[in-house]
Amino acid sequence: MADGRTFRTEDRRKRARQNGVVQPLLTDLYQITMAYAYWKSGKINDTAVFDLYFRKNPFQGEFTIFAGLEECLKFFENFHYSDSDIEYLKQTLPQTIEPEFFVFLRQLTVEDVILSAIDEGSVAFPRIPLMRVEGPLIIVQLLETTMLTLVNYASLMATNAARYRLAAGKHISLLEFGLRRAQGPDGGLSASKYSYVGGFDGTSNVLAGKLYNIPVNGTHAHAYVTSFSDLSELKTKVLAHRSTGVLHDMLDLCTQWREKLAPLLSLPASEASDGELAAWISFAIAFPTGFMALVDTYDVRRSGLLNFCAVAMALNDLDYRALGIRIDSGDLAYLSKLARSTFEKVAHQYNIPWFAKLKIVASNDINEDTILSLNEQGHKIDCFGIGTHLVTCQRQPALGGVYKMVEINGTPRIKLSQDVMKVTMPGKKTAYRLYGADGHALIDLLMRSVEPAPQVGQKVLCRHPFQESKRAYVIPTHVEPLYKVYWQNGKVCCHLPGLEEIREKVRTSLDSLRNDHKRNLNPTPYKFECDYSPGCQVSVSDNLYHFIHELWLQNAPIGELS
Ligand SMILES: Nc1ncnc2c1ncn2[C@@H]1O[C@H](COP(=O)(O)OP(=O)(O)OP(=O)(O)O)[C@@H](O)[C@H]1O
Ligand SMILES: O=P(O)(O)OC[C@H]1O[C@H](OP(=O)(O)OP(=O)(O)O)[C@H](O)[C@@H]1O
Ligand SMILES: O=C(O)c1cccnc1
Ligand SMILES: [Mg+2]
Repeated sequence: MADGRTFRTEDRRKRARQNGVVQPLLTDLYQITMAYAYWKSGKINDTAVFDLYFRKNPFQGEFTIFAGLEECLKFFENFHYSDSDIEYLKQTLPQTIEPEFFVFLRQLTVEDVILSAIDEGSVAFPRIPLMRVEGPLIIVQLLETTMLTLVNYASLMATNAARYRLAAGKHISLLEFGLRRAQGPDGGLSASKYSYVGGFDGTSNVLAGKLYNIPVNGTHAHAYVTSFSDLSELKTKVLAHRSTGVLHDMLDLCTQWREKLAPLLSLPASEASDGELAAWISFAIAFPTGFMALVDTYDVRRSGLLNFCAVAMALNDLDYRALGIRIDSGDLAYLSKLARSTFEKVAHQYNIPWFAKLKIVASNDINEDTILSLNEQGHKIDCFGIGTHLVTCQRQPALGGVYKMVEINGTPRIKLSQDVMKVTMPGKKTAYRLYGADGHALIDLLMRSVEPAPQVGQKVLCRHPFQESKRAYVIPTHVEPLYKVYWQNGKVCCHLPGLEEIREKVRTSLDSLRNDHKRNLNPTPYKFECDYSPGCQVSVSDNLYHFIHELWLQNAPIGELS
C-alpha cells in the first residue's frame, strides 16, 4: 500500500524452498528410540499404515482447513540423516546401541512410503484422515512428529484466517500484520503463508513475501509521525507535478489547504499538530503515488483527518491521488464513519468523487468477534490489518492432530479407549464426500479401502461408528473421492498446486459447505440429522462399522465379576 500497488517477486512459478529447520531430527526422541527397538527386534521388514487426523474442529467451529501437505512432500523429498545427524545420535543415544543401526539410519529414505492425502486447502472434518502414510514400519513411525508439526499449525492458521475472511466478507481487504507477535520467526513465516492460504490478501512480512511470493503491503508506524515535531524540520519541501514535472512547494500547498479545509470540517486549524503535518508532507514527497497516513497519533478528528485531507488535496493539485488512512485506536466503527463522512464532504465540496472512496484501514487488537461486532454496528472500513489474535490463534492455540497406526503387516489394528473419541478406526480406509440435492456437501463417509465407491443416485447407508441405532440413508447427487496418492516410488506423483491454487481451493471448498456449518455462533455440525454424541461426527459405511466392532470384540478383554 505504501506506493499504491502490491509487490510480487518476478517468478510466480518458483516453488519456495523448505525452511532449513525441517529435517529428520526435527522430531521427538522417542521416534528414534522406537526405531532402534523395532530394528533390534527384527521388525525391519514390517510394513504399517498410519492415519493422520484430528478429533475436534478448532475455534468452536464445525470445519477445518487442511494445510501443510506441500511442506510434508518437500520434507519427503529431502529426507535423509546427514553424517552430523548420525554423529549427534551416536553421542546422544545409549552406548549400548549397535553400530549397524546407525548404518541403517544413514541410508534410510522414504522411497518405499506411499502418502495419500486430501487436497491441500480442502475443508476437513474430525476423524476423517487428512493423510494416510503406508510403508516400512520404521520409516513411517519416524515421520510422525515432523508431519504433525507441519500440518497442525498450518491447518490451524489457515482455518483461523478462513474464519476471519468469513467474518469480514468477500469485499474487505485483510492484511496480516502479526510477525512481531508470532510464536518466533518460524511461527511468523508460517502465519504469513497460511493466512494467505486461508483468504488474507497479503502480509507485512517481507521475507514471507519473498519466500512464498505472497503480496506484501503496509502503511507506517506512529514513530514516523512522532519523529517530527514541527514544520520547520522539513528538509525536502518540493514535489514535481506528476504530468508537467514542474516543482511545487508542498509545505505551502499543505498549509494553505489546512486553512481552507478547517472551516469546511468545522475544526480550528490551530489544533492540528504541526509535527504530524510535517511527517505526512515528507511521507507524501517520498511516496506521492502511495500516500497512506496513520491518523491516530494525536487526535483522529481534531488533527489526523484535517492534516491528512490537507496533504491529500495538495497531492491532488499535483495530479497524484492519496491512498487513504489507517486508524489504530479508539472506536473503529465511529472513527471510520467519521473519516468516510469527512472524505465525502471534501469530495463533494471540490467535486473530486474519488476522494470519497479513500481507503480506510483499521488495526488494533482485532479478532473475529471484533469484526462481527463492527459489522453489526456498521462501519466504513475497507481493510483490516490483523496481527496478534490471528497469528497466535488466540481463541485456540493448537490443533490436536494425531498420527495413529491402523494396520501392521496387512493386519488391522485398533486402539481401544474408555473415551470413544479416542478409539481408532482400524485398517486401511478411504473416504468420500457425498453431496446432497441442494449441491452442498452433506457428509464425509469413511469406508474400508476394499469397498466399492458409493454411486450417484444410489442409496448409501451411513452409520455412527459406535451406536448401532444411529444411521441414515444418503442418496448422493455427487460423490467426491477425498484422497489422491501424492507420493509413491520416491517422488511426488500428483499435480501439486501452487499457493494461489490452494487459496482458491479454500474458497471453493468452503463455498460447498452450507452456511449454517460456517456461522460463528453455535454452528451446525457437519453430519446427517441424527444426534451424534459430541466429538464423534464421523460417519462410516456398514462394512466398516461391522469391521470396527468385530475387532473391538476381539481386542477387548472380557471382564470377570467377583
Ligand atoms: N466499535 C468497536 N466495537 C467493538 N470493538 C472495538 C470497536 N472499536 C475498537 N474496538 C476494539 O476494542 C479494543 C480497544 O482497545 P483498547 O481498549 O486498548 O483501546 P485503544 O483505543 O487501543 O486505546 P489506546 O488509545 O490506549 O491505544 C481493541 O481490541 C479494538 O479492536
Ligand atoms: O494489534 P494487532 O492485531 O497485533 O496488529 C498489529 C499492531 O502492531 C502495530 O502496533 P503495535 O501493536 O506494535 O503498537 P501499538 O498498538 O501499541 O501502537 C500496529 O499498529 C497494530 O496495532
Ligand atoms: O504496515 C503496517 O501498517 C503495519 C505492519 C505491521 C504491524 N502493524 C502495522
Ligand atoms: Mg497494538
